[in-house]
Amino acid sequence: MEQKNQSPLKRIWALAEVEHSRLKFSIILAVLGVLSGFIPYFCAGKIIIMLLEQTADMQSCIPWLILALAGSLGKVLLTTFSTAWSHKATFAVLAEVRNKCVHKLAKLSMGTLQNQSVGRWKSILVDQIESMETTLAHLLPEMTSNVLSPLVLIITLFFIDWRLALLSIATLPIGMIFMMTTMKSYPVKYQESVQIGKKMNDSIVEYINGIEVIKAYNQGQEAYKGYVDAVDANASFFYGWMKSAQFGMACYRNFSPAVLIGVLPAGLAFYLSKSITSSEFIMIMILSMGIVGPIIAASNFIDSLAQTGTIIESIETILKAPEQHHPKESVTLSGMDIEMNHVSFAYEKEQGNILTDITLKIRQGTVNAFVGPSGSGKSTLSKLIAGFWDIETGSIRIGGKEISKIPLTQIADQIAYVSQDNFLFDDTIRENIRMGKENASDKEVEEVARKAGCDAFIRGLERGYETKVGGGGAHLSGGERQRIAIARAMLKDAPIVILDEATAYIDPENEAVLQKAISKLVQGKTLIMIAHRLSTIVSADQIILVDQGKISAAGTHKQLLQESELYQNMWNAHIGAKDGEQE
Ligand SMILES: Nc1ncnc2c1ncn2[C@@H]1O[C@H](COP(=O)(O)OP(=O)(O)OP(=O)(O)O)[C@@H](O)[C@H]1O
Repeated sequence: MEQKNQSPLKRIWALAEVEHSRLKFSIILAVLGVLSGFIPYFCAGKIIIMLLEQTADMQSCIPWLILALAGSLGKVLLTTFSTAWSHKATFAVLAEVRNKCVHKLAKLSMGTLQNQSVGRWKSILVDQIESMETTLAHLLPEMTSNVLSPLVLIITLFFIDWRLALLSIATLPIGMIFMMTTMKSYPVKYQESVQIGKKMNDSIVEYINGIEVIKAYNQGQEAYKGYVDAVDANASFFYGWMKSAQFGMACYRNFSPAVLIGVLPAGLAFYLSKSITSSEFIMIMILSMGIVGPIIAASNFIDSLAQTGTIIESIETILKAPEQHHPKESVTLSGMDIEMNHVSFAYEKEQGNILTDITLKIRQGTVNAFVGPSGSGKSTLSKLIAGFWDIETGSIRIGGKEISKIPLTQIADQIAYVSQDNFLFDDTIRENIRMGKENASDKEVEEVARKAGCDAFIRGLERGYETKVGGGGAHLSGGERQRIAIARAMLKDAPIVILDEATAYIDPENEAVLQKAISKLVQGKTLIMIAHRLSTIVSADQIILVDQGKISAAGTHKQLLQESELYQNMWNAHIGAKDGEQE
């Protein structure tokens, strides 16, 4: 709450913590730059006064001309250096923010990650952070200097004549009233614009991700319309917003700089009544004209300031998102037995429990299968064992230790998780397999690929193991991707193997190869498999039947056939389907 009320400027300053000294230096240079820019005004005033007093000749004017030139040059140089320093600091800050966010993502539970669309993550981590570059680099030095420098001028004017000094800033509050009235709705409007932008972003990501389905179902026009609507909504929102802000901003831009409205007649009156000298009158007129320019320049940043504040809010939601709390130091596990006691779990509280009061034991070195109707919670169960989410009710133990007390890296080392949509990175096949064991030699990679039944098809490819897999593994068939994922898991050689529908994409021809690979993968290991094809799990040591988030029965195939009606029905349906396949 306290964070939310913090001013955007404070938030930006806090975010840029690593580069405070460089930024401070850049601000000092910028202030000196703006002050230096006032020198030519001052010199011009001096020369005009000398001309009027008829004391000006070339010799007496030359020092003022040189000073004016030095002032202009100084402004250019100081501003250039200030901008260079602030850019250097900005790039370091943005790199730091990106690194922090990416590190943080790895510590978030899968739930937090999956609750936002890919488009939203990309928008924050790439586009929004990038869009802060110009603001951060220019805002801090330029805004500060453009606020501080007029202050110096106003103080100088007060020393010359306080009445004219006051008049010189009299139009500012009028302009400010117009600006503040217009800006009142800014935070709400900006939030709306972010939401509309997010919709546009999401719709294009969804359109591209779903392009296969769109083409297959000839939904091109319908899906494209969704994107076009989002683009149109975005355009008309911005048009409406700008239209409603035009009048106020135009008044602000015209009223604020109209310094001479007050200074000229009043200054003339004071001069004629001999209350100020001609040189004071001229100097006040010239200096007062230098006040408003920087203030207007500073106020132009208010827009970017509010925008950056909102972006920082998005970044903070990532950086402050709840992490999975696990210790960092490895712990000693006694064996690899897995125990769940009275575990209940909900992805979202409002959604209700997906798993209720689960108690089960999986012994080290045994083959276990989770079976049950679609949506009953089998994958959720296996993901909890793999530590993808933290639980709030019940306990899960591996080797006698509560998994919340085991470092996430240690859990990851103990478990090889193969799901039906194993992600392959846009790298070579060799490197995709090597991910299972960082320091594996090429020979080991090829050996494991042979065992997983993919060596032959890899060698058949033009570039063999050096073939680049398209993003997400798109250039390979589902079955090929699956076998590469199995090879990767075999190389990892973890004591617990979870196969979540790992044979889903396999055609009958390759199923035997894959089953052989799997039996090699799991030799001497604790295996948990989720399989819809019950014939693949009949010999399991333990079959756990999950129904509507509860364990409905557990035992061997034989036991379940005798004890569970649901299992009997599933088995009969499976046998029937198999017969159908064979006919
Ligand atoms: N990330 C998630 N956020 C919210 N709900 C989810 C999430 N993942 C799964 N669910 C829901 O949890 C329930 C159980 O899903 P789960 O994938 O565990 O079932 P399953 O038995 O493995 O299903 P299937 O056999 O069809 O793969 C379903 O209702 C599903 O919609």
